[in-house]
Amino acid sequence: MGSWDGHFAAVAPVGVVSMAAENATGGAVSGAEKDRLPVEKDEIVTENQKKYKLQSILGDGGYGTVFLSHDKETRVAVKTEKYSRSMLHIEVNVLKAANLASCKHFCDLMDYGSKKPDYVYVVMTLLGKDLHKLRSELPDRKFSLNTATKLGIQSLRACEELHKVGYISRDIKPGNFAPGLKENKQAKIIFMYDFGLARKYIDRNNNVLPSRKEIGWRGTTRYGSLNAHLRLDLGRRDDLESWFYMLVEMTRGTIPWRLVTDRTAVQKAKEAARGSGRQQFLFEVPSQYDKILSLIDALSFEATPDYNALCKLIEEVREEKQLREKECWDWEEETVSTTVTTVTSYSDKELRAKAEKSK
Ligand SMILES: Nc1ncnc2c1ncn2[C@@H]1O[C@H](COP(=O)(O)OP(=O)(O)OP(=O)(O)O)[C@@H](O)[C@H]1O
Repeated sequence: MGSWDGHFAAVAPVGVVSMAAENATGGAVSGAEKDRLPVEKDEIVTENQKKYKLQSILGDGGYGTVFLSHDKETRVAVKTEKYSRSMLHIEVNVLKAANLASCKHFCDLMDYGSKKPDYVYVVMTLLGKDLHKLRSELPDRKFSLNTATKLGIQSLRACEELHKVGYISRDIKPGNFAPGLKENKQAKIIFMYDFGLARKYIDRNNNVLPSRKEIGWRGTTRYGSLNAHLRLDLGRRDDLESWFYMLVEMTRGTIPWRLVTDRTAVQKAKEAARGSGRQQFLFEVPSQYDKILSLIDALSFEATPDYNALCKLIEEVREEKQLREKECWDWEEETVSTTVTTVTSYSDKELRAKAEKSK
């Protein structure tokens, strides 16, 4: 396992063998290339002389690039960020705490380090496509109720685990959750990742740090809590409010402010969702969602959310609609016979059509 140099810990910097840099500069990395991120085909050599060949780009983040690599036979993700701009030290702290507590919904932190002054990197479990992408690829951009409720429960349990180890995300959104891979036997598990905005919310004695009042905007406009819009300090309840917007969007396929980009207009829409617009916001979602919203809205900054009560309400939906636990995710290939799936995997729309027919 690596460690940080620079501001985080005084250790020897790790090496990098850059195919691209070698070709271009004869092996020398000039001052003008400060903060140079690695590129495809580069090889990261850790301080323990472990090598990670960067095979292809998985995604681009705010300050860096995420690559596909291998750790022996296992495919892994390597997240890199510019040395001077990186928030990866927070990511490392969160993953360390989550791994120590054997949290189920978090990637394994396999390695980390830095190539000063260019970049820092974290090697972790490779995940599948994120929930935003998976939903976009479905017809109607909508999950079945079975998948949406299962995603709701697992993403809520991920929030609970994160909170239990002392952190809040401040950026709960579908793009920060993804299923694990079949090859790792993790396809049934939803993982939370990307902790660039995470923050410790408790002190050494496990007391909730007092609100710092106004601190500025944090998060993503579509999923930000009302407190985030007010630029207030955020707590566990705000993660859950964002989770709820995500849950409604996953279930309905939309939320009223989906196409609104102006942050103030989004805030107004979220305020309306508590009053005259509540029915529209919760249109065609299970009645239990109304209770879930009330429970979250009633939470104070310091309060420990009752995760079990929230989960129970989603379980109640699943029981009412007789949704089967063994069903595969909407994006997976059918593994059971069609006869079974047609009986067990009705979408909301199909259920409504059936109800209409039997009238
Ligand atoms: N463990 C992983 N397994 C597979 N893909 C990953 C993994 N981590 C990140 N990615 C991919 O890289 C992209 C960027 O990663 P991440 O969201 O962690 O970075 P970020 O800099 O915080 O991004 P953003 O600015 O979009 O929030 C993700 O959308 C995803 O496509």
